[in-house]
Amino acid sequence: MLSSAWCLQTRCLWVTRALKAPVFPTRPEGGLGVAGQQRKQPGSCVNMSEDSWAVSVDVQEATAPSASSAQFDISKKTSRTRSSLSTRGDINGNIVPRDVERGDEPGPADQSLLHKMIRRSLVRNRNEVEVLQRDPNSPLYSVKSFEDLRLKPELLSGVYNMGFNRPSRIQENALPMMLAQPPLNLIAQAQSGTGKTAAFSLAMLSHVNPANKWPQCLCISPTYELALQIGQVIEQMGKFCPDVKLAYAIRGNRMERGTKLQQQIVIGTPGTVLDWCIKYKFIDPKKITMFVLDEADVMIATQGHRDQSFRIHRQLTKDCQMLLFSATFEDSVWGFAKKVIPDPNIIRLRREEETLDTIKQYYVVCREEEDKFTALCNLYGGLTIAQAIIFCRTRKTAAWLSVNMVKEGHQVALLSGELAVEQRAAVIERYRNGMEKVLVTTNVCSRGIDVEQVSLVVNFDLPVDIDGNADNETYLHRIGRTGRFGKRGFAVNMVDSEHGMDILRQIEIHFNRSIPKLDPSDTAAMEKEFNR
Ligand SMILES: Nc1ncnc2c1ncn2[C@@H]1O[C@H](COP(=O)(O)OP(=O)(O)OP(=O)(O)O)[C@@H](O)[C@H]1O
Repeated sequence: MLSSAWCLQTRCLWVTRALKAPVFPTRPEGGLGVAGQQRKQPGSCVNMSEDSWAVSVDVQEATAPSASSAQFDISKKTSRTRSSLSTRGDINGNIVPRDVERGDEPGPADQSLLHKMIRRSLVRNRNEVEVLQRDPNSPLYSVKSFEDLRLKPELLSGVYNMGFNRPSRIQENALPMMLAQPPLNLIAQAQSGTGKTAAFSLAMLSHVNPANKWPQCLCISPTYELALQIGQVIEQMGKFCPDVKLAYAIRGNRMERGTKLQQQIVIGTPGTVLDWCIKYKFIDPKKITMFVLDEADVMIATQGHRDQSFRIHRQLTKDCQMLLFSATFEDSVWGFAKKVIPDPNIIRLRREEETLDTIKQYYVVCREEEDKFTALCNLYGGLTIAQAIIFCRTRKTAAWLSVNMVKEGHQVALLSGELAVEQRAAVIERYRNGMEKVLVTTNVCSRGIDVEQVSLVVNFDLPVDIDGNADNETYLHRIGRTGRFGKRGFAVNMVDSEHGMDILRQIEIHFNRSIPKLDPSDTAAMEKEFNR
């Protein structure tokens, strides 16, 4: 597939993202200025549950920051992050910020992007797919091969060229629905990595009529980077479809006024897509026949995006096929999804629960950080550890610990939240390739990293929530980094206070497992314990 010249530009922009200030299209005062738009009076409230939600959106949006100012907020955040950087380099040669005391909770969009960047293959999931059809009498189609979908040969070549032999679990059911005639609306939920992006990319490529030189499929994604990731999948899959073209409606992609887009597929972020549909009229929303809303959970967690999505949706015709995807399905996502997708068919693939079955857990008692460090060295002295991940609460502790471990002769990678997502992906990749044996990190990677050789996870600091209680979910995700792929793993928790002991007890109760004490200075006992 021939992609637009913009593709090349965007790649450049992406690489230099952290260095360049983004370019924002300017917008006149007062938002988008849709005729008849109501203004909300200060203090009045908006009831989004009413049927007139579209009006409510207008009202709410009139008081909310405009799309451009919402984007501008992102730029402010970027520049704040940049201005908080000191010039000191960490052991990876990266810049360490002054704001090192903070814990690291990555934003959902960053987390999602990181997962996409570091993922190597489909996430295995043995759960059954649940299908809820709008018309329970219609037969339930599921396909076992891509041939069953009767795709155009050039598209089938694209799919096989990507190394896909057969549809993933979610694709088996979702693809026949997405390709059905007459079109069906779909809400699909499955954890990250189960093949949703590939599924709707295939649906869009199959849906368009290449002879029609106007946008027919519109896909919105929460961030610029995520939109580019989707674009890459479409470009790869559509490699043998030379007449299908793709445009990116993302910030900085400026077009001449009066331009009418000729590309059949448009991917973009909600603010720019809105501008392109309403303000600049580059896209005729009435001619869009497939609308894809990706990462709905991230979308609604991003300020302004939910309402922008509603506004885009309101421009589309009733016949437009609506598809919505989400990795999670809390009530808020569900409420949003039902408003965007009328009479949906629903497909869900529940996340496979992480298990502690293959992991031996211990705790060691230490008085202070120096003590914890000594205990860690003893662990290393007494055990053969393939690769380890050490979790710290703050960036400062993580940086301090990595420096000290390097002094002890370990090969250490440091991963914390001040790194740009691309840098984080690079650190993880090096570690995964065995170039470093120890990964010291904060919460930035408690979930999603699959490294086969991780035999030890250390909670240098136990995970706590904002109230100081045990954060059981994070504990599970952290120690779930070891004991994967059917191998045995070890988790060691460092307890440095009575409060720490209390947290450990809370974890034991929550998971209904006792965590025995370990004496890291007793090498013989430790070896015996680990080899049991
Ligand atoms: N049928 C398939 N066979 C083999 N690999 C596949 C198949 N479908 C997708 N993949 C691969 O699996 C990985 C995850 O797919 P994809 O990105 O589509 O998942 P996702 O559910 O959209 O994840 P996310 O929510 O993070 O975007 C990708 O590397 C993709 O190339």
